[in-house]
Amino acid sequence: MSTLLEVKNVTKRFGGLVANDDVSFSVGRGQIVGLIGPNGAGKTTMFNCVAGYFAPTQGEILLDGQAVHGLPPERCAQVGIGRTFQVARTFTSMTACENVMVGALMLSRNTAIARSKAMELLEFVGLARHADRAAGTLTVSEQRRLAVARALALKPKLLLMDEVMAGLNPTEVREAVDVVLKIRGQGISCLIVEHVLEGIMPIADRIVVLDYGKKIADGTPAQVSQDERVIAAYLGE
Ligand SMILES: Nc1ncnc2c1ncn2[C@@H]1O[C@H](COP(=O)(O)OP(=O)(O)OP(=O)(O)O)[C@@H](O)[C@H]1O
Repeated sequence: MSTLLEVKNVTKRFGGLVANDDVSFSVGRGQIVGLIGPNGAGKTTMFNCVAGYFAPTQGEILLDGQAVHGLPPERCAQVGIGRTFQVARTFTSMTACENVMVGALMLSRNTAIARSKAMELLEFVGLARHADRAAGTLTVSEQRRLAVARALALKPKLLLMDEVMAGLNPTEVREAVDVVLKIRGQGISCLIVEHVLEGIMPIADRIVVLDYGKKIADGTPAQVSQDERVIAAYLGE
């Protein structure tokens, strides 16, 4: 399996605070990798570095062997890094379909093509029947899936998903898990920040654990869940 994303010795400082401390890990093509760790561990900061919202203070980030660190978010999106946000940034008064069209229009200026692509993606995430509803009237779970559809409209090679399962009931977590598996089924790699461990552990190929900015474990879900440092980090939370 070839490497798609490579994070090499990334450090991100905010003044004196080291949010990511010499972190290295990789995401293989078609892999689901979970990025977990207690609150404040540096997960969102790492996402922001990979997606171009922050330039790392030190270190390198490569996609398909090409350096992407320091590129602005729109360039990262163009080279194949898609993302969803922790707080879904839905355009609430626009319909679900129009929200996804916003993504699709970045690739095609033709509204008919963008609409048909948006409908295809709404079907993919199980929201086709809500296409004409104002996005703000959808449930939290549906809005998260809408955000995923919007990110997919940009045809990412790698999709970064920030807490798509938080606050969902068990049925909704299963629906979110199914969408992640379908995304991988399309050959798209997924890097997922998640506190809902029962959602991510069964489907991740690998889990990377951060604590106080440092990587403390990296392995299969079975390996990391038995790792003493991981257990201590979570018990200490
Ligand atoms: N823009 C910023 N400016 C200053 N400090 C920041 C900034 N963003 C994050 N931090 C700090 O960096 C550290 C890591 O935060 P980050 O949000 O990456 O953690 P996290 O693992 O995503 O946490 P959570 O699970 O609570 O979302 C925290 O101490 C946080 O206060």
